[in-house]
Amino acid sequence: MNASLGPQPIEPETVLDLLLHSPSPAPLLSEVGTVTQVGDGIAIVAGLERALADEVLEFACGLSGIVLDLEPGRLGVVVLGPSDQIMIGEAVKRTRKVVSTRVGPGLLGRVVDPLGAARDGLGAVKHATLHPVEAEAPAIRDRQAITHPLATGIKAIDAAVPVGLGQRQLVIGDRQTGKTSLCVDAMLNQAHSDVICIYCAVGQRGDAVAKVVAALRAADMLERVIVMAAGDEDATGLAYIAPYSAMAMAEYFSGQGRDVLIVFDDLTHHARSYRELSLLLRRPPGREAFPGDIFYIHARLLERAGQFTDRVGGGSITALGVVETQAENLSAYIPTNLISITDGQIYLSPRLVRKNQFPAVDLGKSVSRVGGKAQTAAFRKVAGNLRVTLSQFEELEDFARFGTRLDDATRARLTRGAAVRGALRQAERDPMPAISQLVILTAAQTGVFDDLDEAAMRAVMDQIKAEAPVVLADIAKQITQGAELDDVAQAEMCALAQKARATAKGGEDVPIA
Ligand SMILES: Nc1ncnc2c1ncn2[C@@H]1O[C@H](COP(=O)(O)OP(=O)(O)OP(=O)(O)O)[C@@H](O)[C@H]1O
Repeated sequence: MNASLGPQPIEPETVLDLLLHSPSPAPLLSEVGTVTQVGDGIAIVAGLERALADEVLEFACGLSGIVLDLEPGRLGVVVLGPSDQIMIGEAVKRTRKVVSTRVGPGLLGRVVDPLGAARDGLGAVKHATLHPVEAEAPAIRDRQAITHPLATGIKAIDAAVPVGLGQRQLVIGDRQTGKTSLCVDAMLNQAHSDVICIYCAVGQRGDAVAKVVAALRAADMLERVIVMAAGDEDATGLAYIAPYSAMAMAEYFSGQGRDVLIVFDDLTHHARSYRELSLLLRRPPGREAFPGDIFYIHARLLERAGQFTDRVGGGSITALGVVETQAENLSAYIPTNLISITDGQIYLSPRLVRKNQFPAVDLGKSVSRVGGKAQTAAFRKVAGNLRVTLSQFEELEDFARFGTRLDDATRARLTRGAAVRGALRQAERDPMPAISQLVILTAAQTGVFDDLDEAAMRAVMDQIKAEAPVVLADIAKQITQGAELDDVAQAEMCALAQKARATAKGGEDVPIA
């Protein structure tokens, strides 16, 4: 009956169908453009009216680039390679693809570039498939609370600024404060866990990356690590995509239920490379000449980390982002942005470096917003007073520097504080099992180290590190299962520490009451 009443309304689905299946107007619009300007890692391309944002274009010389700016009649393209190979007037083709990298088990033990191509001279990467570097972060319902610790093997961190599996934590500090060393040590400690590590070097010198690779190889850890390098001599475009690409590699493993630790070394260089590209593309500069979307480039990266539910594989991605500050200025633009995106920061202080206190973790300025919930009960008990003891000590230490005469109680507090700070010292490439850390921290807080000099203390700590996992194997097992530290266990730990102290002093020492 309706048919006789004139034209019928068209269903919305039918309209979409018509649009999708109508003959393409492609013959009118070219799919090959030309380069009109090139230099400093950027190419300006004309004649590709239908190119999309983030699409990969292919230059006639074989290089590829990503469309970052879309303007009428003009595309701003970031070149993923040496842009001096591109000539003005050169043809550029659309690919209708977004930028992808290789992901898969074949990347483990390899040093690769952000596109997943080998950089270690060991031949092509096998057992890997292509995957887009950008991905949407998992939704809230696909995320779980952070409940398991990621042991870094570093006393100052595991005790006072604990990191949980799936946490996003910054390692922040001035130049040469030990940021890279701390992250490498955290990766080395994963030799005792099933966690897969990815080290993403952005804007680092080649020799610095080689040092990290050598440290991982020396500890027999390289087979469990992917090293991605976009060095200072590489194209800025590669440095820009490196963290997203490393994250895509991490997502492959987390999707299979694995725990992944990913280190971005460092995000300051990443922000600078994006600023360079944006300025060359003539985007309006904002604060510190960074473009307006600088917050978004890091937020969209770091929100891809987390602890995920079984629906999306059940794995986790823990992100350690390194940030370099200048003159201890934590309130500069990039550090504050990143601090507000992440779940806490480990602040490395040049003041402590000058005192030769390594790792130079400043507990007063470091915080872990979610790691505490993942910390084991034993650590929580031992580490409870650590921050307070240290902050009181530092206050008194400044005061005592004026040569003030001190009463006995104050002097005792200074001695104890110095012992606790000494106990937090740890050499590079020397991560420690949890039980050894707990014995050392308990010993320091009960006065076992009070009258020892630095060398003696190091000898005692070395002995505890070696003996505790063997002698206190049962307690170590209970601790990993989340048991509380009872008085008996604590007494056994102190006894071991006192024995180590006596050995270090040649067996003549009187045990501490
Ligand atoms: N635990 C440690 N014990 C002794 N020395 C250390 C320790 N950690 C780091 N160092 C030393 O501190 C120096 C700086 O370390 P590292 O390169 O890790 O710092 P960084 O902050 O990453 O430097 P950059 O700012 O150049 O990236 C190195 O010489 C390193 O050997």
